[in-house]
Amino acid sequence: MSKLSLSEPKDTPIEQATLANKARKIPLPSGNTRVPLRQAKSTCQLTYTPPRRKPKSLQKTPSAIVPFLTKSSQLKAWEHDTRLQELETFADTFFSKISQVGQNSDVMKDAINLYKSRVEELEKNRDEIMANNCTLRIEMESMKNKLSTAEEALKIAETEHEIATDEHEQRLRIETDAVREEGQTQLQNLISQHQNEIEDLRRRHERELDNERSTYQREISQVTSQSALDTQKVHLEVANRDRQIEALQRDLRTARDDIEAEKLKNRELRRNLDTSSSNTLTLESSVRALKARIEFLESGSQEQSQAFERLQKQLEDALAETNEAKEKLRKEEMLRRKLHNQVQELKGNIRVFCRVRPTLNFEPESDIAQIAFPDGGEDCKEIAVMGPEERSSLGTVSRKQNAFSFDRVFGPGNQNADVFEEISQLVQSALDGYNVCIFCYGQTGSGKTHTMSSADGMIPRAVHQIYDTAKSLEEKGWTYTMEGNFVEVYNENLNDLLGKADDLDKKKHEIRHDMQRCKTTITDVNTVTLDSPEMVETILKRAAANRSVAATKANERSSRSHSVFILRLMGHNKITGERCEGTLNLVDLAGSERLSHSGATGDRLKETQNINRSLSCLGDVIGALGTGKEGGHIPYRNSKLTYLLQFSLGGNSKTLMFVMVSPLQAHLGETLTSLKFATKVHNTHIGTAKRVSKIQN
Ligand SMILES: Nc1ncnc2c1ncn2[C@@H]1O[C@H](COP(=O)(O)OP(=O)(O)OP(=O)(O)O)[C@@H](O)[C@H]1O
Repeated sequence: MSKLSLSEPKDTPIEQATLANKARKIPLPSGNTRVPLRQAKSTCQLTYTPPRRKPKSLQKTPSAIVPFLTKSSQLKAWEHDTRLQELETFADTFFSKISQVGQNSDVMKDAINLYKSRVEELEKNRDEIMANNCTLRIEMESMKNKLSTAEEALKIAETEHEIATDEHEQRLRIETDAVREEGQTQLQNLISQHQNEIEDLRRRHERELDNERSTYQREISQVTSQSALDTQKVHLEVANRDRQIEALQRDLRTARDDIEAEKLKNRELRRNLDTSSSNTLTLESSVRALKARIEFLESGSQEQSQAFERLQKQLEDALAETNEAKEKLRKEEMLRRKLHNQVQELKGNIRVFCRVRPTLNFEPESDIAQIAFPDGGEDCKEIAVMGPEERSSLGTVSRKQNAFSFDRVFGPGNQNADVFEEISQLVQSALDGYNVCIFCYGQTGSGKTHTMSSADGMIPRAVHQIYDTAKSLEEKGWTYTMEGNFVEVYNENLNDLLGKADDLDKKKHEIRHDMQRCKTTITDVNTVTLDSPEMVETILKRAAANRSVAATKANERSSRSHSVFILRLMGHNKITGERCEGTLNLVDLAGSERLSHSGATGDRLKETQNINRSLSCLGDVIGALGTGKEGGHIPYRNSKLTYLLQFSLGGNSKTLMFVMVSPLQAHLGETLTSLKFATKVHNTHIGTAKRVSKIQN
C-alpha cells in the first residue's frame, strides 16, 4: 500500500488541483518556526486506496464527451449498464476521496494549531528582543558617554606625557653632558695610563731583547766554537780525502802506465804471433825433434821430481817457522802484558807523584817558599818543605823542615813530557784491559789543569800514546775502539762538559753501575768516538768553552768542580778471539783549600763544603781500600765522585795521585796539608788489579 503526503500528490490532474487548492489555504510555518517535513509527513499521512484502473474506453471519455447534442452529433446511444457501472465506480472513488480529504482537514487543523502556538511563541520572543534592544541602546548611550570622557582623559594624558617627555629629554641631555665629560676625563686617564704601560712594556721588551741578545751571542759563540770544531774535523777529513785522492791518482797513473805497457806487450805479442805462426811450422818440426829428445830425457825425470819434493818441503818448513814466530810473538805480547802488569803491581796499585810548579812571571821572588829536593836528579822521590816560623816560649824563632817521600817527585824544572814518561806505563795498562785512575790533587792555582788538560798535558799525551800503541798492536791482531766522556762534578751534581753549556747545572745525569760486568754508565751524556788523536783537542776545547760559559771567570768554575775525562778502550784480537776493555780516568780535582782558609760564605761556602766533603770521601775510600779487608765496606756512595769511579778505584784498578804544590810562601799552609794527605794515600796499599778480558768462543 503506497502512502500519500501533502507535498507529494500523485493523483490525477483534477485531484491534484483540488488538493493544491486545499493546501494553499493552510498557513505554512515561516522562519525558525517551520515544521520539519518529516514531522509534517508523519502528521499528514493519510490512508489512500488507489482507484481501480478504469477501462480504456472510460478513460478516454472526457475527450469523447460532446458538450452539446446536435444533429451533427453522431452519438451512439448509451449503454446503460456500463455507464451505470462506471458512475458507481466514480461515486465510490469520489466518496472515498471526500472521506480522505476530511481526514486531511483534521490533520491540517492540528497543523494550524501547532503553527498558532508557534506564532505566539515567536511574538513572545520578539517582545523579549525588543526589550533587549532597548537595554542595549541605553548601554550604548552610557558607553558613548564613557568614550567621550576617556577621550578627554586621553588628551589630558597626552599633554601631560608631552610635558614629561620634554622634562625627561632635558634631564637626559644634562646627564649625557655629564657622562660625556666624565668619559673624556676617564679617556684622558686611560690614555696616560696606557702610555705608562706602553713605556713599561717597551722597557721590559728592551730588557728581554737584551737578555735574548746575550743568550744568542752565547749561543753564537757556542755555535762558532762548534763550527770551528766541525771545520777542523772537515779540514782533517778533507786532508784525508786529499791523501786518498792523491793515492788514487797515483794508482790511476800506475794503472795507465800498466795499460800502456800492456798495449806495448799486446803489440809485441801480435808481432810475436806472426812470428810464432811462421815459427809454428818450424816448431812442429822441432816438436817432432823434441819428442824424440823427451823420450831421451824421460830417463832423467825421476831426478827432477825429487828436487821438486825437496823444494816443497822447504816451503812447508818456512811456513811452519813463520807460524811459530807469530805464535811466539803473540805469546811474547801476552808475556809482556803480564810482566808489565807485574811491574806495575810491584810499583804499587796506588802510587803518589808530587809536582811543584815553577813560579810565574808575576809572582814576586820574595814570596817563594823554601822547598828542597834532597835526592834531586833523574829519579827524585823526596821533597822537604821549610815550615812557617814558630816562636818558642823563650822567644827564639825557628822553622821546622817537613820531609815527605813519594813514588816520584817532580821539581819546577820538569816539563809535562817528563811527567808523562812516568805515567805512560799506566796508560799502557789501560790498553791491556785494566781500569786506571789518575788524579790531580792540590790547592787552586797549583798546576792541576796545566798538568792534566793543557795542550801538552796528560790527557792529549795519553790519547796520542794510545793511538800509537793501538796501531803497533794491529800487526799482532789487535784492533781498538775508543770512546770518551768528559763530565764535571759540581756541587755534588754531574754535568756533561761535552753537552750544551746551557744544560750545565740544569740537566740531570745519573750514574748506573752494571755490577756483573763492572761497567759504569752515565745517563744522557755525550759519548765521543775518538777516531783520531786530534779529536781530543776538540773535546778539551769544547769542555773549556762550556766551563767558561757557565762561570763568570774562566778559572772559577774549574777551581770549584772536579772534571773527569773517561776514556774507554775496547780491544779485540781477531787471531786469538781475545777481547779486553780498559778504562782510563783522568781526574782534575777541585781546589783543595780548607774551609777556614777560604773564608767563603753563601754559595761559595756550599761549594767549598761540597769540595771538602768529596775530597775527604775520596781519602776515606782510598783508606778503606788500604785496610784490605775482604768484603769490607767501601764508602763509594758517600760522594758523587767516588760513586762514579767505583770500578776504577779499588781491587780491579791502578790509581795514581798527583799532588800539586804551589811554590809560594803564601800557600805554605795548604802545601803542607796537601802533602800530608798525599802521604796518607801513599801509605795505602790496594789489592791486586784484575784485567778485564775474555776469550771469545
Ligand atoms: N809546570 C808548570 N809550568 C808552567 N806553568 C805552570 C805549571 N803549572 C802551572 N802553571 C801555570 O800556573 C797557573 C795555575 O795553574 P792551573 O790553572 O793549572 O792551576 P789549577 O790547580 O788547575 O787551578 P784551578 O784549581 O783553579 O783549576 C796557570 O797559569 C798555569 O799555566
